[in-house]
Amino acid sequence: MSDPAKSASLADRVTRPGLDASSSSFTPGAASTQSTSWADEVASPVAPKEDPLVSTVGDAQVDGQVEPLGGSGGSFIDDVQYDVEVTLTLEELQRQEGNPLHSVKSFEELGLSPQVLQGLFAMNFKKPSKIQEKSLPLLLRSPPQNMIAQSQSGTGKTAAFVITILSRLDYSVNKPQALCLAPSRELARQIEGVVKSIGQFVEGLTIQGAVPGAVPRGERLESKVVVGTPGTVMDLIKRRQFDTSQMKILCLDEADNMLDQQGLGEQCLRVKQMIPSLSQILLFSATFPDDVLRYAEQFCPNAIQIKLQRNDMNVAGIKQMYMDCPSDDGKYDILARLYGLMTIGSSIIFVKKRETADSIAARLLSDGHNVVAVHGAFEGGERDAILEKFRLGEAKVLITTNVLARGIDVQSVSMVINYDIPMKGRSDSEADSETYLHRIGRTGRFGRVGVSISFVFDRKSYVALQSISQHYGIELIRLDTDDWDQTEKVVKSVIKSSRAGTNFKK
Ligand SMILES: Nc1ncnc2c1ncn2[C@@H]1O[C@H](COP(=O)(O)OP(=O)(O)OP(=O)(O)O)[C@@H](O)[C@H]1O
Repeated sequence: MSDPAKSASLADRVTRPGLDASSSSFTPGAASTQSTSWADEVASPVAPKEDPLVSTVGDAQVDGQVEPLGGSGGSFIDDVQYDVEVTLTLEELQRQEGNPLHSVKSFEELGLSPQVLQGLFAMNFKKPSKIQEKSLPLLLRSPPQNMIAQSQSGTGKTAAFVITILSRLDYSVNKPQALCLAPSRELARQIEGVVKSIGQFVEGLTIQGAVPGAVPRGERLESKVVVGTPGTVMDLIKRRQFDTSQMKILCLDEADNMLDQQGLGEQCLRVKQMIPSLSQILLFSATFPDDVLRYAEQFCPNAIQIKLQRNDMNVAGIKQMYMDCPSDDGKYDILARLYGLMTIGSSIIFVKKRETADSIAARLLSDGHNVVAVHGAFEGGERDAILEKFRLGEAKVLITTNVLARGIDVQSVSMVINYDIPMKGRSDSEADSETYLHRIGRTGRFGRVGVSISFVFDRKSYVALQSISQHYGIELIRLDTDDWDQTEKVVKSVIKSSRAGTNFKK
């Protein structure tokens, strides 16, 4: 147990006479003379929600104080002890009702072609996840219907839309019939890979990527499936390199992000307008904030909707923690200490600015860590090569910006660090809850366990994290920067379990 005198949390530090929740004048480290914390003033106690998955990564025994953070269920927990016993297999997880991976049906019962089934089994997919089981019968129905589908990160949305695409192609027609759009080149490339894997036994399947630099000028796209980023696809259609006359199906992955961003949203709309023959539009994401959903409903009219409640968006296999750092600059020392302390497997560090990514990468490298950085300033081919190095485990730490916050699937990632809390709005005035969920979702994929650690250092970052935890009803565990023994124990216990069993055997 940590020494309470040494480990005054930021919640305590912001509780000083004269400082209310709306005050902007916070001085880190200033002495506190008031015993109730700012958190106490705004909160009413909320019992942690029971979740069957939580117990799969060990029972968090709270023998200290719980700091409740408001009425919607989010809370910070101090002084946690972990007894990790990981026993559940994927099979067992999939049997648990209420689990996002639960299904009662088999892939065979979903009416898929023998070639697609063969592809799924070759990938070692034994049973569908909930989103796959729920969406596929509706997606494959005749006549085709539009769909807006939401499911937690890492639950297999990609396979759901890829199977639909493969099931709808006319293999005698050698022209593009399906287009899948993603917000980053890396995600588009990854989806292209999933189409190739699931479709590996499908005769006549052709697929092409349409990301910057992939299609030489003048070359026509002949492949049946095209996966790309909106700007490049728009240019290819305009330049008549992309014949859309036989197109049937358009899918937007990370749809809320695509439709929300000004530039991307317009490009997606233009692309859709340039393809008049569409019979099915699919929008998939782990998040659909209400305002974007309204726009999505216009983009994808009369769609069947599969939606999650806010409190169900959280992935229970991800243990979410935070560290209270002494200052913005002081975050680096905490980071270096974390990495010095333990071998973590693969991990991703998210920062706000490209410069921060570069400078942290340089410092960690010079401290002897095996890291790479990637962000929008890198040229396309270089980005592909760096991510590949990380996927292969040749680099263990990836430092990046929000450009890779969504969709990227690297199963060995056992830890995500929010070096900067994600914020939105021009002046960073509001916490970006959706981006938080996508970032931490780079770990804990398809029933695996992982850790996320968010760094806070001042009132603004603390309040932002607090609002995220309330938004989704998340319990955040505080790691004490003055008690590294305990911190090491807690983080290691979860990470060890993610390595030992990846909590299931495939
Ligand atoms: N039925 C299945 N059985 C076993 N593994 C699966 C199954 N479906 C998908 N997976 C695996 O689960 C992982 C996550 O899948 P995917 O990337 O599609 O998640 P997602 O829901 O799109 O997540 P995100 O919201 O982060 O984009 C992938 O490694 C994929 O191969």
